[in-house]
Amino acid sequence: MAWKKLYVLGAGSYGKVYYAVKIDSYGLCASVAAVKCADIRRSISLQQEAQILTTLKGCSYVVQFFGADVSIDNGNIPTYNLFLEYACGGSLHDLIINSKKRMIKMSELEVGFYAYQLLKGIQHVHKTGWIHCDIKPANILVFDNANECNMHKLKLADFGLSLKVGGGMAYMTGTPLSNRGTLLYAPPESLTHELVKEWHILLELRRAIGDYTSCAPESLTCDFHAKAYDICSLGCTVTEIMTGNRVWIYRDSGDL
Ligand SMILES: Nc1ncnc2c1ncn2[C@@H]1O[C@H](COP(=O)(O)OP(=O)(O)OP(=O)(O)O)[C@@H](O)[C@H]1O
Repeated sequence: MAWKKLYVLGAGSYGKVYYAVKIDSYGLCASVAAVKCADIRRSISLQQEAQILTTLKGCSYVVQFFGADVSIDNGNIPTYNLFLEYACGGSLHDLIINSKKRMIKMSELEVGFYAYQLLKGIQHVHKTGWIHCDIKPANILVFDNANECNMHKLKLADFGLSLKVGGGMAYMTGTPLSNRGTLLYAPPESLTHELVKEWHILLELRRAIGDYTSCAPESLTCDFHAKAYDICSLGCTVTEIMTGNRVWIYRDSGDL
């Protein structure tokens, strides 16, 4: 049974995302998926994402990965396809925008339920040895199993910018504006590296009270910073769920 791409769900910097179905020998739809597609020559980031998703399998707070293949699409173009479970509720960004349009404020219970699911997902990603590096509402998928309180199931998605824990974050080099993810959800220190000094003090304190005494301070600093990166983005995301507004407002460099 082959996958059949039916229509475009959206687009990313690498290519397009399609809604796809698998039709069985009786002509019935056997499964559905979202397929991220890229010209094979520009598919490195998708191939890396596939490798990361393979290691993250089995967590119900991370989008499930069905596999990858190469097909010949539109006039003989070799295309890399990455198959994911389909999120019929779209992204958390859509959910926030729709709630705002209908002037529905999410209850504390709802916000807490969403924050819990995101934390469980992040915990799994960190335990598996990765830092997501681009947590934001547009990269969180919404599933349709709204419960009796009208709350949805959320899953982390889009691991195209993820890094290995301890691999060292770009901003640890001390270069301003060297962060990886979306600026509006990035920790301020990834832009200015000013706060790095204060994190060092915190780490020194933890070392002094006996934590991590056998680790080299540098390795500890990298690890601590890297995981903190996702937690800061989570804070911005949860605040946006609560208020309907982004924590930071974008102004182009001319205004700054
Ligand atoms: N598993 C999925 N189920 C349903 N829709 C999806 C799924 N994955 C992605 N989409 C939709 O496809 C669109 C593009 O998704 P994707 O995450 O690849 O792009 P992006 O994050 O906007 O781009 P980039 O990765 O280049 O920053 C989004 O609007 C998203 O809602």
